[in-house]
Amino acid sequence: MSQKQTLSFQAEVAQLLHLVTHSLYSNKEIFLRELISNASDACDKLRFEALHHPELYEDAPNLEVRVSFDKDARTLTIADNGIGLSQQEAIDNLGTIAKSGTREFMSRLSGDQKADAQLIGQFGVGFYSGFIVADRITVESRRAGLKPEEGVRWVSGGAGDFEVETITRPQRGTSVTLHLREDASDYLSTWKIKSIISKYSDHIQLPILMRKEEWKEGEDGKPGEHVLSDEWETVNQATALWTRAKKDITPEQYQEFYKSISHDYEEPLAWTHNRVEGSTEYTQLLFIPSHAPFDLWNRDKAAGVKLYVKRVFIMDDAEALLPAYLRFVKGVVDSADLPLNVSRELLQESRDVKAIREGNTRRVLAMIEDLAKAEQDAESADKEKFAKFWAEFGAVLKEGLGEDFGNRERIAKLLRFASTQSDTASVSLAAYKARMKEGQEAIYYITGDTQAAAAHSPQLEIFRKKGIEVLYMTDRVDEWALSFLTEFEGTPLQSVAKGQVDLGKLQDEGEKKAAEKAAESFKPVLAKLKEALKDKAQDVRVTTRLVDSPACLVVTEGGMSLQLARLMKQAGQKAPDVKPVLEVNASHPLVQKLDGSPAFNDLAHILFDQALLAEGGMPEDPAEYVKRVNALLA
Ligand SMILES: Nc1ncnc2c1ncn2[C@@H]1O[C@H](COP(=O)(O)OP(=O)(O)OP(=O)(O)O)[C@@H](O)[C@H]1O
Repeated sequence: MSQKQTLSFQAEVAQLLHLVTHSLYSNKEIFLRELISNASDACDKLRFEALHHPELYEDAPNLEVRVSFDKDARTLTIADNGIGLSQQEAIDNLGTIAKSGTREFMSRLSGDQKADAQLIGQFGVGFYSGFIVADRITVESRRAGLKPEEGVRWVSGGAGDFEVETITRPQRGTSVTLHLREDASDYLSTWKIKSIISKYSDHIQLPILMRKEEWKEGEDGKPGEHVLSDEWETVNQATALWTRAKKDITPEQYQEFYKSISHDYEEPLAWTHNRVEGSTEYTQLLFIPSHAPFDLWNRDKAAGVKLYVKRVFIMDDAEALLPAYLRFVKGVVDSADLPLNVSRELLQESRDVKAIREGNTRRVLAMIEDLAKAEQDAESADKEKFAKFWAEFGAVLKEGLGEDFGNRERIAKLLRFASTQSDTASVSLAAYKARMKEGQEAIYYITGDTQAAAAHSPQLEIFRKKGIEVLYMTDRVDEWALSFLTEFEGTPLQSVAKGQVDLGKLQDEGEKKAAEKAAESFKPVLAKLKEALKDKAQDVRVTTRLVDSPACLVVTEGGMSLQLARLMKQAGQKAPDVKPVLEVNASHPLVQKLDGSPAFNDLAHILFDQALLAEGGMPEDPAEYVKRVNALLA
């Protein structure tokens, strides 16, 4: 195809572009970081493909990025000699957004420019950020390995469509030319561009070149001025940041490096940078972001660690380098031992990779532990960070209880929950233990869909009355994760909605005796209740756990909770039919009314269905339930 073709952007791109041009005004200059980072990625890709196809280097083996401008034409050009784009790749990559979570991201946009600008910052707009400063962008490219006649020109004004045509382009790689808007004249200055590059792109491994400026004396009485010469000079440090000594790197440089590899606009919460020596040698530079990505819950999502081997980029998203429960971590691992042609499959089996993965896991957990320590230190500047971390990533970290047995104890120490004594998720298991009542033998918890639902559970009544703290487990993953944590430092964890309540030493003799007596005299009613509810309840028994409520539902020890069964059904999974146990409060007036009541059967069913409602469930036949209540009210 040699003719010009006009194509439409994918709907999401058009929407994004509208936003970019309308909301991202406060931090215009980031466009340069994004475009240089794309250029650097393109060079990394070429270097990688050339491992097997050295001919792709053609006659230009030195990979580099050149930034230049033309004051008269008002253009700024970022050119690389990386992998380049074929025509089809230009259409696909510069016309659509392939990122996972795009649709969800779009649906979160509110129309409020400020809020949206922040969201869009988290999403990362990459190439499209060029439209912050340009009203037209021309991309010319040729993919390495294609003929010069197979180049492509892509042009767009950033509205609904773009044009593509075939061109002849002798040199491989991509040049992105920004036709600057009226208000973006600042970027037609060597000084300005240099200062942005040193701020954002100093750590890029590749040389970034600009034309040297020279002072030219004025002639005929005219003032002198800076003019561009034909000589190019490297304007960044051009050494990969992670290869430099820690002491030579400023916090700002780490932060900028993070932003450029993650495309995040916010600062990271923490980072760790180490050169590991010994039987497996590697450098790790890992970051914890300050907010969760949109697709955090997708366990198959791309991992955030890039793998390099002896400074050659090998692959993005090397999931073998960290366990899935740490999938929020971003960074770089540079191995000295792996072969350059390592594949994803090989990574899974490599012993070196296993050692790196364990080393990374240890370091990330240590970073989180440091944040937790800082939280206890009133003086620390990082005091607020752990709570932030926990709110964003706590639920994912919990997956580690089931996934990483070796580190289970370390993870358990990092857990935080809300409880009957704390509205915020700030209670650690150690803090809970430290304030356990004398004679208390277990760490009590209750699961629920929401904190409010858990807090209102009738099962909590006796614990409230006795002032015993109960932890709320309201994350979806809790029930599953907690099944791997049966005890914490010698104290068992016990659900208050499973099995019989046994408060052990916390219950006094008088209470025990009274309960036994009530159970005895209640026996005939219990038998009738069991019979009336035999299709719904596995058993009916008298309980001491209730104070104000007439009844509640529990499951047997080791059984699946009603909440988990409901969650599984909602998720379309097969869940066993859990038949709960109905526990009744023999001293409640409603329960006492049962004996001899002509409406015994209705009351029995109402008791059961109400207990189900109270713990977040739904009567099997809601209409029938309403009918029964109405009959009694009439
Ligand atoms: N200089 C370039 N050379 C070759 N391909 C490029 C270049 N710039 C962009 N691309 C292609 O266009 C795609 C889209 O770029 P864009 O910056 O929008 O997103 P991304 O880099 O994939 O995502 P993110 O910026 O969030 O990492 C890239 O994935 C790449 O395939």
